[in-house]
This record gives sequence, structure tokens and C-alpha cells, in this order.
Amino acid sequence: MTEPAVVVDAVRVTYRDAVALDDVSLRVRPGEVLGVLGVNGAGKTTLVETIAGLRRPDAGTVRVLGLDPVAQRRAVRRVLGVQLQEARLHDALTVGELVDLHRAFHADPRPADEALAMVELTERRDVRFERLSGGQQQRLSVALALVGRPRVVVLDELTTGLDPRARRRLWATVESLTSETVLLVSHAMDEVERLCDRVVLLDAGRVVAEGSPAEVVDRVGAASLDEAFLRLTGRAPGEDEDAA
Ligand SMILES: Nc1ncnc2c1ncn2[C@@H]1O[C@H](COP(=O)(O)OP(=O)(O)OP(=O)(O)O)[C@@H](O)[C@H]1O
Repeated sequence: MTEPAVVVDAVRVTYRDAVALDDVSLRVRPGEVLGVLGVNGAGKTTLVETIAGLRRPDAGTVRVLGLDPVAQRRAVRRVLGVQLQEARLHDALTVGELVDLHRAFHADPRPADEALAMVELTERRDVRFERLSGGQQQRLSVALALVGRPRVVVLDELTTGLDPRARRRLWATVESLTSETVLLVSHAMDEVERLCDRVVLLDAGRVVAEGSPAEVVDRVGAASLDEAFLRLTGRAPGEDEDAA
């Protein structure tokens, strides 16, 4: 059997007064697009940050292509591309400078033109980061996540806040990543149904459903993924955990 690209085994992550991940286990197969779903506060960002080595789990094991993201951070950086919500980048640098900076971290990066074309920012190359719109900043963070030709890609809320055209363009970009393994955090069920081979649904830090979108829908006898989400979490997508 092929080795999983990502292994999460019995992972627990706590913040001072909150358990963000409680005994979470999952496997992501090479080349698969895995959707990570859940209401606000369910633990999705904590999960992808832990996979990216940005958080050390209190218990359990994480492996990315067999590597420990905390202990082997440098090696993991070479194979993993991460787009996080509200990425902070150097405001005074231009789009082109930021892309070049990130290309320099990698042995065989994509050409800058290609990275910018993937997110339709070619025309904005000489614009400083602080002058970009929110959606353009987000698209740039996707380009920077992909510039090193990573084998595993983490996309946290890929298209939140983007216009319909930009969303479709980024969907096509994700669809073009055929050999890469992708973890996609999303609240948009149309996006998940279109892009994801499988989903995991987190609720209060635990995995409450796992399978292909169609399997998850069937399992709860729902008519759509939206409805399955509601039934499994008792809340609507985007509704806060605290509001339950
Ligand atoms: N730095 C932090 N310090 C303390 N608690 C935190 C911190 N980050 C997250 N949490 C808590 O951990 C839990 C999981 O948060 P996380 O950001 O992983 O959820 P999420 O599913 O990504 O939410 P969203 O959909 O809003 O992005 C929440 O209860 C949150 O309040």
C-alpha cells in the first residue's frame, strides 16, 4: 500500500483554556485533495498549523511525507506549501519582490511569471503589498504557497472573500495540482464538492465525519453537503461554535 502523504495520529492541541484538537487522527493519500470542514472555532486552522509544524501537539504524532514537521522543520519546508488565513507579508515589498524572495528559498521554484499567472496577478507585479486589495493579497499568498512546487499544499480558506471570477480561477489552479496532496480548509460547500476527493468534518476539536462528499451526504441521509454539515454540527456553515 502507498504510504500516506500526511499522517495525523491521536493529536491533541490545547491552548491555555481550550482544547482545540482532541484525539484527532487522519490520513491523507498522495495526490488527494482533502477538505477540512467545521464551524468557526472547530479546530481547522489549528489542525493545518499543526501539520505545517507551526504548533507542537501536546500529544500524538504528525508526519508529512514521513517527516516530523516540528523536529524536521527545514526538510518539511522544502516539500510543504502553506497559505494561511491573513498571511502577514512585508508591506513595503512589491508583488514581484515577494515572489522572488520566496523563490530564493527553493531549489527548483516555479518561474515568477508562472506563479503570478496562476493567481492572475501578472499586472500587479510592481505594486507594493500594502496597496493590493484584500482579495489580491490573498491570491498572492496562494502564489507564494505554490512557488516552490510543494508536494503537499495547505490552503486555509482559499477563496473566502474573493469575487466569483477569482474563485473560479483558483479552483482551476487547484484542479491543475494533480500530483500534489492538498489540504483545503473551506466553508464553501460548492468549492468542497468540486475540489475535494474526501472531507473530514471537525466539531469541537474532534473528527465527526470522514469520507467522500457523497459518502458523508449519504451517511446522514441528507440532500446536500450543506445539509449534512448542518445535521452533523447542529449549526450552519460559518456559524460560530459559541453561538450553539
Ligand atoms: N492562539 C490561541 N489562543 C487561545 N485559543 C485559541 C488560539 N487559537 C485558537 N484558539 C481556540 O481554539 C479553538 C480552535 O480554533 P481554530 O482557529 O483552530 O478554529 P477554526 O476551525 O480554524 O475556526 P475558523 O473557522 O473561525 O477559522 C477555538 O476555540 C479557538 O478559540
